[in-house]
Amino acid sequence: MTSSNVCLDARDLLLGHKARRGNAFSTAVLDLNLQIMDEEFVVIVGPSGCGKTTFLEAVAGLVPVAGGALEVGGKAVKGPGPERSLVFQHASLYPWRTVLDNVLFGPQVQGRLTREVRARAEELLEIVGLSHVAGKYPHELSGGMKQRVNLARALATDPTLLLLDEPFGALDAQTRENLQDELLRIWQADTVSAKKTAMFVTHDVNEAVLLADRVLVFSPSPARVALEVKIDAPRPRDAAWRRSSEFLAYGDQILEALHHKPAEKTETPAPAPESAASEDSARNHDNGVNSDQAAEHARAGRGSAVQGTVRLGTAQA
Ligand SMILES: Nc1ncnc2c1ncn2[C@@H]1O[C@H](COP(=O)(O)OP(=O)(O)OP(=O)(O)O)[C@@H](O)[C@H]1O
Repeated sequence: MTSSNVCLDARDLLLGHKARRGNAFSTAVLDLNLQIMDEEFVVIVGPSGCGKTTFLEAVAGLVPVAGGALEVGGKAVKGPGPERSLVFQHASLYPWRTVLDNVLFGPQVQGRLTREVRARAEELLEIVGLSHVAGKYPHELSGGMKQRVNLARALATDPTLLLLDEPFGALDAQTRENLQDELLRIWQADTVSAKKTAMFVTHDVNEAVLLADRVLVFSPSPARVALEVKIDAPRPRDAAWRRSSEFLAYGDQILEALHHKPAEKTETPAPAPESAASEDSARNHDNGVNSDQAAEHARAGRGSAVQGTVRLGTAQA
């Protein structure tokens, strides 16, 4: 059951990337209109390059709003903030920090390293099944374990909105399924904080149907909502449901909507950012919990307009 407050509101949203030189602006998201309610689990699917990550990064405050409006909790997004946490496909943990210290990094840079925060970090490690490796270093962990730490770290700052960009895309099927279950457990009954709103990007239609209250199918670039599918199934969604004809029918509906031809990309002069985070403010932002995530994001190979780095390819499911 979701509450009726709007968590995220995008109205006629325009997002894109400025060329490193010159004034060219390449549109990634155009006239996007969508709302996400508090405590809702929304999954976004769409063709490669349609603008899903750009949208998530804008919500995280890492890509400036070039037009329209983008609000979280009724406030315009102007940069990273502690109420939003972003989890990337590749966990990029600090190799010189232990697992527990990685989880504590966000609160530490925020200057909130209290006894309660430490207790919460330890509890989060327990929730993701990693208490026994709290003192180990990232190189001693498997890929799935690293991504669990990543998830715990994103939750350590107690965000209200959890942004997940193909977080399980690089994992094997079994680990992926385990983490899907864990994520749902955390989202449904997080014992250490209130229920969260989640926005999850994936290329895996089955994953989308399994996790979502609502699946948004984005059109080819520039992204808009081409189809919205409400997944009307009770939780927890057990193995039997995953094999049901209803589950398969949802998947077919989404796949059908995905079979669109890509539209041509537009290149226009850069519009003046409206209420958006300026590049400098986002780059220099050091109060928000997730400024460290921005740096890690760049390290992990995913550049944003804010970071001004070149984007590397991402593995597709
Ligand atoms: N830092 C950047 N600079 C310039 N253009 C970029 C940058 N990042 C992304 N783009 C472009 O913006 C468009 C949308 O990319 P985005 O990564 O948001 O798509 P996506 O839907 O997440 O793709 P995928 O599913 O392949 O991860 C693409 O045309 C991409 O080439």
